[in-house]
Amino acid sequence: MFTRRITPLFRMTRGFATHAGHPTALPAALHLKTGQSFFGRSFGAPTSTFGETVFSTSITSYTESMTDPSYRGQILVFTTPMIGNYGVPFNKAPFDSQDVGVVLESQNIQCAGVIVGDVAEKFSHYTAVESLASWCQRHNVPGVTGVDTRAITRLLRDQGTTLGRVAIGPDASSPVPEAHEYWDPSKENLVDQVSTKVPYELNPTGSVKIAVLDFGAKANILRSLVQRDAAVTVLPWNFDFNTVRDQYDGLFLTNGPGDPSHCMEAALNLRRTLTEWDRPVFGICMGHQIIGMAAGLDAYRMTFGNRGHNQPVLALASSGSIRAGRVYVTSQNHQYALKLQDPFPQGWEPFFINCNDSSVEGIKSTTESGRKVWGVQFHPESAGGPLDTIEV
Ligand SMILES: NC(=O)CC[C@H](N)C(=O)O
Repeated sequence: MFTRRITPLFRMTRGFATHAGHPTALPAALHLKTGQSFFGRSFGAPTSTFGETVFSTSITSYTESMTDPSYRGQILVFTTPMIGNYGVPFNKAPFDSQDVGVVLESQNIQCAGVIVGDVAEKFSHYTAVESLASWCQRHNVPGVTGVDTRAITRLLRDQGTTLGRVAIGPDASSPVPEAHEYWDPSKENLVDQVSTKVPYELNPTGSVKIAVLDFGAKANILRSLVQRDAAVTVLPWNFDFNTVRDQYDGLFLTNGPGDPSHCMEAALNLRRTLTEWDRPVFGICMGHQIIGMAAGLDAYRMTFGNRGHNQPVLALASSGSIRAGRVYVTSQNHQYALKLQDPFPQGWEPFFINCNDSSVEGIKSTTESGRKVWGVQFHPESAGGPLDTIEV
C-alpha cells in the first residue's frame, strides 16, 4: 500500500540533476573584479568563463531569461533561492512561416553562466524534458550553486554590475584573475553577434507589413507581431531601412544585448527615417534606446540596471489602452537607460517612468508631430513576466 502510494509521485519527478547535489560535484567559485569571491559547487558545464555579473529578481522563467539574447555575455545571479525546479522544456517548435521555431526566447542559452542559491536536483513539469544542469551542460554553460546569492546581490546593488569570473574545478582554487584579465562584454558590439545576418520573413500574407530591425530579438516579440497578423520582415540591425521603407506600414526595433552606443549607425539611419517617413515606429528595450538616441537623447549606464518581472512603471501620458497616472508591473532586463532631460527634445515626451529609481521607461512622439512613435524600456510582450502591458 505504501509503495503504491508513493510510486506515482515518484514518477512525476522526471529526472535528476547530475552535478550539484552529487558527492562528486566539482568545486566552483564566482570571483568579482572588485576582489570578492564566493565559493560553492558546480552544475552544468565544467567550463570556466568570464562575464558581467548581474542579478535578476525574477521568481520564474529562468529558461526564458537564459535564452534572451539581451543576456549575452552576462553571469546571471538569480535572487530567487531555488532555481530549476520545473526543469527545461523541449526548445523546438515547427519552423514555419508563422513561427521562429523555438519555445523559449532563442535556440541557445545566451548568458555566460548562472549563479543560484540552490539548484533543484529534481524537476517536475509536464513540458520538462531535462534538468537545468543537463541543459547547461549541453550548451557548455557553467552554473554555480550553494552560494549566498543574497550577499552577492547586495554587493552588486551597492557597487553596481561587476565583471566576474566563474571558475570551475581546479580553476576554483587557482589564484583569482588579475584585474586586467576580466573580459568586459560592454566593450564589444554584442548586437552584431546575435542579430540575423540575412533578412527573413514570417507570416508573409499578414494584413499589415512590419519591418523589424533585429538587435537580438526575443522570439516572443516576433511571435507577438505574427499573432496580431503582421507580415514580418526581420532585417539585420544595421540594415538601412530607408532603402525599403516605402514597402512597409510600420517599423519595429527589438531588444538586444550590450551598450547601445555600439549601434549609433542604426540610430542615425532611424533619425533619417523619423524625419522623412510618417508611419508608426515602435521599439522595445534596446529598440527604445535607439529611438531615444535618434530623437537626440543620451543613453547612460545604470549602476545595476533593472532585471526582473516586478518593475513598476508609472504612465505619464495616455495613449492606446495606457492611462496616465496608472502603474503597470513590467518585465525588464536592461543596464542602460535614456537620460531624463529637461526640456525633452522637441516633438517628444516621456511616456513612462520607473517608480523605484525614476529612470525613463518609455518615450513617445507628441501627437502634434502627427506620427506615432513609441519606445518602451520594459518588455510589454512579457515571456516571462506580468501581462499588464500586453494589448491584445
Ligand atoms: N533587453 C534589452 O534590450 C537591453 C538593452 C541594453 N542592452 C541594456 O542593457 O540596456
